[in-house]
This record gives sequence, structure tokens and C-alpha cells, in this order.
Amino acid sequence: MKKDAQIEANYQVAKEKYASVGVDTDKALNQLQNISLSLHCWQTDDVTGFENAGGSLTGGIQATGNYPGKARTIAEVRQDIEKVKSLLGGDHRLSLHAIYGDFGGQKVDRDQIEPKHFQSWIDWAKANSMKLDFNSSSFSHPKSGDQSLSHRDKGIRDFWIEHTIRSRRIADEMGKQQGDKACHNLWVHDGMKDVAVDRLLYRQNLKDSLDKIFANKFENVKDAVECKLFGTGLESFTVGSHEFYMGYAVQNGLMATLDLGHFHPTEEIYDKISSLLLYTDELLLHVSRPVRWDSDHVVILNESVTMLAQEIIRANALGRVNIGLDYFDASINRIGAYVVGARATQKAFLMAMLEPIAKLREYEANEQYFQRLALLEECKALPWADVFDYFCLKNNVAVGVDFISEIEAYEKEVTGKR
Ligand SMILES: C[C@H](O)[C@H](O)[C@@H](O)C(=O)CO
Ligand SMILES: [Mn+2]
Repeated sequence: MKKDAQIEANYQVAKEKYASVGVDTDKALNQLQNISLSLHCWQTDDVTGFENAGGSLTGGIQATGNYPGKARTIAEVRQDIEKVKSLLGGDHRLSLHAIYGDFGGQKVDRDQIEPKHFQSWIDWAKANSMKLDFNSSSFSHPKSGDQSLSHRDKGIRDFWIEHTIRSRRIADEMGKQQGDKACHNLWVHDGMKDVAVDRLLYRQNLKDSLDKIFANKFENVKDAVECKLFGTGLESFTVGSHEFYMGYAVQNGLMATLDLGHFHPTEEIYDKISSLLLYTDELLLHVSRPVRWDSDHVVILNESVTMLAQEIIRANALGRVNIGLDYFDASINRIGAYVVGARATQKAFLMAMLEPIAKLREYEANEQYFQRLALLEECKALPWADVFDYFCLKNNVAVGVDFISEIEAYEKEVTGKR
């Protein structure tokens, strides 16, 4: 049998198997088609950007490894993203950091960035049927130090307030031109390496800076604030903790950003979804993979991601969750890393959408807990991978392991020559 015909035949068998437990695979495929991941531009170049290409990455984050082929120019970042896009079914967004502006070789400081520095991105995104999201960048700058928006020095705080207001304005312009609100994510690394005694002061400063930043509403922006447990070199105190930002988001009608790597090592973010969504309209996710710390390993189909997707689908919250990716691995082929993580996220959502949720709910309501557990276990072995292959086939993107050779060819022709 020809390969495509085999995929179709496998899908028909899978469809029947799922139908026997009350699941409509065609419906799940339609839902998956409409999930837009926000691809993070920084996987292409190890969070370097175009403001200070020779500078080091600061702010408690690290991209480890030195695999050849890192993107060095805007053209190369775009070329890589176009390649990634060609290997993913569905329509996806791109999340840009403020350091990725098209500065035309000029030195433009962070408190000077303007929408015009991102116009070529807006045009490129439009030409590639992508929508944009945006992030202010507090790291890798002489004024970053250990604190930015919470610094004791008002001059430093004002610099970062100006940067963040400008970043929101850029997101607004993106949202306006693409006819769809852009998510703006605010994460700052602020903290201390050793015991802090005046935690309240720094948190008051951060709150005051946020009040100034969010004093204006931008019509085309969905604002999010991202907490963190700690950064490297800032292990003892993080000003923007989960409680801090959760309180701020709820009080001010913003989104909280949940990054899988920003919590205690055994803490899972899936269980935060149904609590947070009782108090905020929407959420932003940073799908990542922590290994012992916020190491930003490539996302794989692990329990944290499958449980997160399940919780979102079970809570009927797909329309209230913005799904961003956030990992950067410089030790393996970067495009391969990008695609593995994005596909793993799509697979997790598909698996969640293929759950026989009505039956599981019925068991739970009847206190039939053995039956609930048994069906959950059986679901793991249902042929979801055949449904995913069919999704790729229908989208005309590489099926199964075929994307490996496509990425090898891209390495040979493009990234390997950089
Ligand atoms: C580039 C960063 O990873 C990103 O802005 C932020 O979301 C983060 O997760 C920092 O740890
Ligand atoms: Mn993040």
C-alpha cells in the first residue's frame, strides 16, 4: 500500500476505535487545526537578538551548547522560522522579544524602541500569514544588573518603565495591523543572589512600576505578567514571585503567564489552570521543560505537558489560553529542537481532545474510581499517533519521522553553511 493510503487506512481504524469509546476524531482534528502556538523567535539564536549581538546573555537565563548554524541576522531568523512553519500543521503565531528589532545597524537603546523598528517584522508576518506577540526584554543590558523595575534607583526604574511602555505600544501596533490582539508578556529577572532583608521594598517598587506601565490601556494588546521561582545567580530572592504576579494579575484584570520551568521542581502548572481561570479571563502559557532548574530544555511529550493540555481541554478553556513556547537549546540542531517541541505540544493537545471525557466524568460522578483510573490508563494506548499522522498528512507537512530528514537537508543546505 502507498504510504499516504496507509496513513488514511490507519486513521480509519483509529477513528473506529475512538468511536467505540465515544470520541469523535474528526472533531478533535478540527480543534487541533485551530490551535495556534506562539513560536518563540529566540530558539533560533540562543536569545541573542539584534541589539548587541556580541554581548552575553544575562538575567539568570542561559542557553547552553554551541551547535553550529545559529541564526545571525534577521533574514536568517526569518528563514529558520519559515522552515519550522513548513513542518507544522495549522497556523501559528510568532512571539518576538524587544531585542529582535530591525534597528538597521543603529544603536537604539531600550528606552528608544518604536513600532517602526518592528514594521519589517509586521510586514514579513503578514506575508507569511502569521500573527505576532511581543515581550519586553529586561536582560542582557548594562542597566539590567540584578534588578530592573524594582531597583532602588528611581532612574533605573524609570528607564525600564519607559522600555516596557514602549514595548506595549509596539504590541498595540502589531495587534492593530494584524487585526488580532497581540499578547504582551512582561517578565523581569529582578532578584538577589543572597538573603534579602527588605523584600517588601522591592515588591513595592515593582508594584509601583507596574502601576505606571499599565496606567494606559492599549486596545490591541492582551497583557500578561510572568512570575519565576529563581534565576541563576539570583537564587535567594525573586521579586516577581507567583503570589506577587497572581495578585497583581487578578487585581488588575491582566493575564498571568505560567511557564512550566518557573515553579518548584515538583510543582505542576496543570493544577493552576482551573483556579486561575476563576479569577482572570485568559492565561498565557510558556510551554517549556525544566530539568532540575529552569533549564529550558526542548519540550517533549512528558506528563507535565500532557496533563497541562488535558486540564485545559477538560476545563473547556482552549479559547481562554494563549499557548506560547519557551525553550532554547543550543546543544542540538536548533530547527530540530524547535519542531520537536512544537509537535510535542500539538500531540499533547490532540491526546487531550481524544479523551472520552463524558464517560470519565460519569465514572467520577458515580464514585466509580477504579473504572475512571482504568479508562484513563487504556486511553494511553489508543492510537492517537495515527490520528496525528493523518493531521500532518492533511496539512501536507512531514508525517512521523520524515521531518528528521527534512531538517537534515536544511542543515546541509542552510544552517550548516553559516
Ligand atoms: C527569554 C525568556 O525565557 C523569557 O522571556 C521568559 O519568559 C522566561 O521564561 C525567563 O526565564
Ligand atoms: Mn517564560
